[in-house]
Amino acid sequence: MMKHSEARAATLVEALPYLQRFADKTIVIKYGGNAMVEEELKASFASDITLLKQVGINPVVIHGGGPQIGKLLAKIGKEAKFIDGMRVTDSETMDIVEMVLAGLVNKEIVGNVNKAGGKAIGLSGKDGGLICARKMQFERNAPEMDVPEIIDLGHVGKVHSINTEILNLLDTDRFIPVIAPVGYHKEAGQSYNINADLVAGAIAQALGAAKLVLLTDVAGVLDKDKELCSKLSPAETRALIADGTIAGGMIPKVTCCLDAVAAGVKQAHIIDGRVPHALLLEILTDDGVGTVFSEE
Ligand SMILES: Nc1ncnc2c1ncn2[C@@H]1O[C@H](COP(=O)(O)OP(=O)(O)O)[C@@H](O)[C@H]1O
Ligand SMILES: CC(=O)N[C@@H](CCC(=O)OP(=O)(O)O)C(=O)O
Repeated sequence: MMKHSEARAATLVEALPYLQRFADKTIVIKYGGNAMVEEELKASFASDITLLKQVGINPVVIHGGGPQIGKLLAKIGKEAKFIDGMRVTDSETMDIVEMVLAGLVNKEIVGNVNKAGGKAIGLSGKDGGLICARKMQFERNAPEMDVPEIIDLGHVGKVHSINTEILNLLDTDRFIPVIAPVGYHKEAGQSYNINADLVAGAIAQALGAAKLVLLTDVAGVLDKDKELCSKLSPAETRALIADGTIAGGMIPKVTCCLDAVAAGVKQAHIIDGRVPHALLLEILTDDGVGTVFSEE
């Protein structure tokens, strides 16, 4: 039997090929609002990010905050409404979204990473012109309908372009960007609420990231029998969406993984953010957790 000390050393040695593979590479990490609940998990996420940066990998964090927005909306007596995982966002809701995402949630994560010894910088899509957004024309393909239904979601945006200048600058000085998914249309002077998964996918593509990891509150993509799909091709994924197995907030997640892989991001994963140090297990060990998306 392997001694405890030998097993610990083996874990470190196991990390070596991964450290070599990802040295100087960018890994884009989406930290879902549902995965940021327990204090212990928040601290474990912050130390994972700090460790990755320390060993020469370049983590870029995009966070959500759906449940946290929901709490503030409930406090002011406003009902939250979602269509296929997208929040219907009127002007008042947009103000709350920006307050919660670019304020409370962003600064909490920045604080946690800095406490762990990292150098985090909080940004919204407005800072440094990072996320240029346009209003989303949302089409819903309900199974019972022949033609897609066009739905007005209010101030919900899509990514028009990503300006990576600020991210490259921060990396030069070993800062860790922590990004809130609020986009801006400069000419129209309008902020947009963008689903954080879609922002993560767009940033991964713009940076030519080696990996995209989405942390959420389930084991990964589950099939009809609630079993984990450890690997999915584009065709398998589309079939699961079409038959309703993949629904709600899981739709933008799988869509952005498929888009990222098609655009050249080598690996895209959806993993369980409720597992302590899920990120390190995924990136630096043989124990891949969750669902990985293949090109074909
Ligand atoms: N096939 C599926 N497999 C796993 N989760 C699914 C599936 N279809 C829908 N979901 C839902 O998607 C949720 C994750 O999306 P969401 O709540 O938006 O998370 P996050 O806050 O991490 O972005 C899961 O908690 C689950 O309820
Ligand atoms: C358009 C849209 O739905 N935006 C999301 C943005 C936050 C988010 O994506 O948060 P999670 O990752 O925690 O779900 C929202 O308003 O909830």
